[in-house]
Amino acid sequence: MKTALTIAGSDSGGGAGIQADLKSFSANGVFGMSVITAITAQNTQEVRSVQDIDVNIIRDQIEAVFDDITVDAVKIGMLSSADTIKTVTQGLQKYAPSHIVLDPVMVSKGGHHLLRQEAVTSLIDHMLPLATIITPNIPEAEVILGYPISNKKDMEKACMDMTKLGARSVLLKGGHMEGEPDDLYYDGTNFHWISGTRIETKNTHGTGCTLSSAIAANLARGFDMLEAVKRGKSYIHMAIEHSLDIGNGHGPTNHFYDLYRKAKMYQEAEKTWSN
Ligand SMILES: Nc1ncnc2c1ncn2[C@@H]1O[C@H](COP(=O)(O)OP(=O)(O)OP(=O)(O)O)[C@@H](O)[C@H]1O
Ligand SMILES: Cc1ncc(CO)c(N)n1
Repeated sequence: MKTALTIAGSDSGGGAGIQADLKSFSANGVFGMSVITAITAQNTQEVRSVQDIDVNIIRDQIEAVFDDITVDAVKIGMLSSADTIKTVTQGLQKYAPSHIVLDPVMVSKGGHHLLRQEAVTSLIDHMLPLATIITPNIPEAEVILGYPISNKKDMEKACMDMTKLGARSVLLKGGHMEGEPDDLYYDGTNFHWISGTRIETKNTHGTGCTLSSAIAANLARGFDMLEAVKRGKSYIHMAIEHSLDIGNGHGPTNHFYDLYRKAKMYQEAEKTWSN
């Protein structure tokens, strides 16, 4: 079985971070592993507190996994601090995994900073050049580039500028724009609009984590980047369409619906075989 590793923060509420990543890995058919960078006391409504994990333990987790297990793809989420970024960067340089999906997590839906503002430069200087793909939402891309992104033309320029900063490819998510949630994938040469249809729901906690992990899982399985992005997009659409009314705030995406749907299809197919 192919494997994927998430290097990210823990969300006690289970909807985002490491918890979403591992669920998305399983549903997308790979064996998931984790390096925890920070622990958040979080639910569907708010982030109450954060404790960064000691960088020695972060380094040890990375080494423990890579020294023993083949890692087919890595997904990176919450990195918290410049020290954490340095440690993770050193680990990735040492083991050089083939696929690194960088979700540049900065602020939670409730406005809590998950990356210290002074660490943004470290993320740009040290982490971006290692990314096979970076998957920012519009506000994150605006912070990285330092200018506003208001329309599709701006999105194209932003993608090109992020590759100039070193990312090999970019998926700029349009979920925060008005209208349909169309994402723009730029492979360094060509643009591909990955169109979406907006689902009216408040349950969008962990959508970015779910999508980036689905992309990492599909890269681990051997699909090329465009196919992995398309599969990721159809997975996140389904996971939002069937999102769960758990908690009183933004409920989580649904990682079980796809498995349930496949099981049902299998049962139907089995009936036709036995007839
Ligand atoms: N209401 C929606 N209906 C359909 N698709 C959506 C909706 N909201 C976001 N998406 C899609 O979900 C994916 C995740 O995008 P989004 O912009 O929400 O990530 P994010 O802001 O990084 O999430 P997070 O809050 O987890 O950090 C993108 O493909 C986006 O287009
Ligand atoms: C731990 C964690 N990672 C990422 C996000 C972004 O959704 C979050 N809310 N919490």
